[in-house]
Amino acid sequence: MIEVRELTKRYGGTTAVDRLSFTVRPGSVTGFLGPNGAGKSTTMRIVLGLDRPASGEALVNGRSYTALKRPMREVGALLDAGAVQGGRRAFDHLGWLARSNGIGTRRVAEVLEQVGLAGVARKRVAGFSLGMRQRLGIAAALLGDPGVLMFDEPVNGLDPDGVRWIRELMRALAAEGRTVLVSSHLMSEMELTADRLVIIGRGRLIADTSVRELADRFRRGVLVRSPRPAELTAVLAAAGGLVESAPGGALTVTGMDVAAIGDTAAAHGIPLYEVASLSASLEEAYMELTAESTEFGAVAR
Ligand SMILES: Nc1ncnc2c1ncn2[C@@H]1O[C@H](COP(=O)(O)OP(=O)(O)OP(=O)(O)O)[C@@H](O)[C@H]1O
Repeated sequence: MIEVRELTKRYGGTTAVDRLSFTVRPGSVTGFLGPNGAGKSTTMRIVLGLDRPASGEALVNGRSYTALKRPMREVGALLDAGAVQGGRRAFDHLGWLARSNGIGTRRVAEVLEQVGLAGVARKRVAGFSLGMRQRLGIAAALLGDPGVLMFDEPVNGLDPDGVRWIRELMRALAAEGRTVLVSSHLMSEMELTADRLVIIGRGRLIADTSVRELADRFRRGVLVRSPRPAELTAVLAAAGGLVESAPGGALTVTGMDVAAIGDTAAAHGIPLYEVASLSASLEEAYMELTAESTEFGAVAR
């Protein structure tokens, strides 16, 4: 579990993280979303003890990172895949990490296998593609078999196969009961990967929600098509729905769900040709929620 409580971090005059609180629970993938500069990386760095907050705290399994006895066995992270020294061989890089954390070298072969790099274990990292470096960074995160995992923009620059591989890995790690926090500035990516979303803008919490709740919150009513629109309008209005006419002779209904509309129409013997829930795309919901917090958004005149 990751708990962020009233976290604040300033860089000179910039407040990168502003009294931010949220909890990331085990068993699901939590997307950490926000426009560029929202404070995602800063928050993750603080969780990992790489930066100190001005106030507030970030806890992993109830403790601050610096108080963890065997940190790599509690939390693993991929922050910057480019950070590995190019001259090192993949196996040696992980072997060194394992040894300095009291982890047996047998585990190195296991994680290399898990991320699909077993065949290049003895090759120098300098010759690795971005996708291979990303996999190596993930292998390092998995080395201590930690229950908590954090990935900062893990799909950046990857090809579709790499993206799908990372997505499936995250979901598998969560299904094993681990806590998985993955940052992105793209809702389209999170929509396919995450169950829960923590959305921030300008260092502040905007939403802490499940993907489903967010979709429900931005539901735009139900589109209904019937050969007897006037009668249908009357019975739906009597049942508490707000009915408006839509292009092409259809109706949009708010205040009633699809089942209630279907039942009401059936009870009055009115045929329905179409009943469709209208929801804003999650992308639209995200744009709406973060419109005021994008760093370099277009200024409306
Ligand atoms: N070391 C630093 N020194 C000065 N300012 C910093 C530093 N690190 C981050 N910032 C500032 O803090 C704010 C939050 O940055 P952060 O990198 O945490 O955002 P982010 O959500 O991860 O963005 P991105 O998606 O662009 O990586 C930004 O305004 C950034 O310019």
